[in-house]
Amino acid sequence: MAKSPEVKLAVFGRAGVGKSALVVRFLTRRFIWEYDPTLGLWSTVLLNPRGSKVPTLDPQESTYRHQANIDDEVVTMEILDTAGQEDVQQKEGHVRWGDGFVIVYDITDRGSFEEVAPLRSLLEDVKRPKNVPLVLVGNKSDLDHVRQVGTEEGERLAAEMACAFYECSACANEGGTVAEAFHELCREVRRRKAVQGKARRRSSTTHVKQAINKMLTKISS
Ligand SMILES: Nc1nc2c(ncn2[C@@H]2O[C@H](COP(=O)(O)OP(=O)(O)OP(=O)(O)O)[C@@H](O)[C@H]2O)c(=O)[nH]1
Repeated sequence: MAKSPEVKLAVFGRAGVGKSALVVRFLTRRFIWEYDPTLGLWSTVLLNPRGSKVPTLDPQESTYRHQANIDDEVVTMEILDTAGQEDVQQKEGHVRWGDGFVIVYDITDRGSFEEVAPLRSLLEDVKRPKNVPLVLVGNKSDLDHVRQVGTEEGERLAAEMACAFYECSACANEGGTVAEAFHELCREVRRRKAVQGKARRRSSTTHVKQAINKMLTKISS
């Protein structure tokens, strides 16, 4: 099986939307509180051999290293679970760090949905080239009775942002949707890297051709 380079994924969204719960669900297949909360997130991940924690400087944020088999390829991911209340400078640093982004909102919190578009703008402002790989996740779908954001609204916003959309629950995780969202983001990052690699190769071939043409013109004149 081919081994691929590391993919860096950052999870963004308003405080309380369930970013940590989604990351823990993805890494451990368990809900964040299915373990002794006094032991904390660290222990959940450390107790599980599929996810290991890389310490970060800010105690509010966490980075995890994880390997998964995606489309018959071993992909190593570094996942940054950002703190929901970062300032702009911290956010920009995380945007520069990441290759791909999960933007999360809570379907029971319209305010969190309204924060998605500004987050997307930040990605587009900071990242070069634009068209940043990202997925949109509407979390807490188990709380349908207190829903404030319709599924079609999420779908529409994702279409505007040209990205995949998942409505899911870190709590229930029906159909493995949480893992599917992370895996799709990895695929998207790899697709974009492949396209950029080709474009770079094409442009260097063009430069070589131009140099040869210049030389030939000089020689023949
Ligand atoms: N019902 C339900 N509750 C959830 C779900 N995901 C997270 N929660 C709860 O929502 C609260 C916030 O979850 P966190 O994972 O800490 O949210 P966060 O986005 O990481 O929050 P910050 O670290 O403050 O930015 C916790 O009480 C979770 O138990 C979900 O899918 N369904």
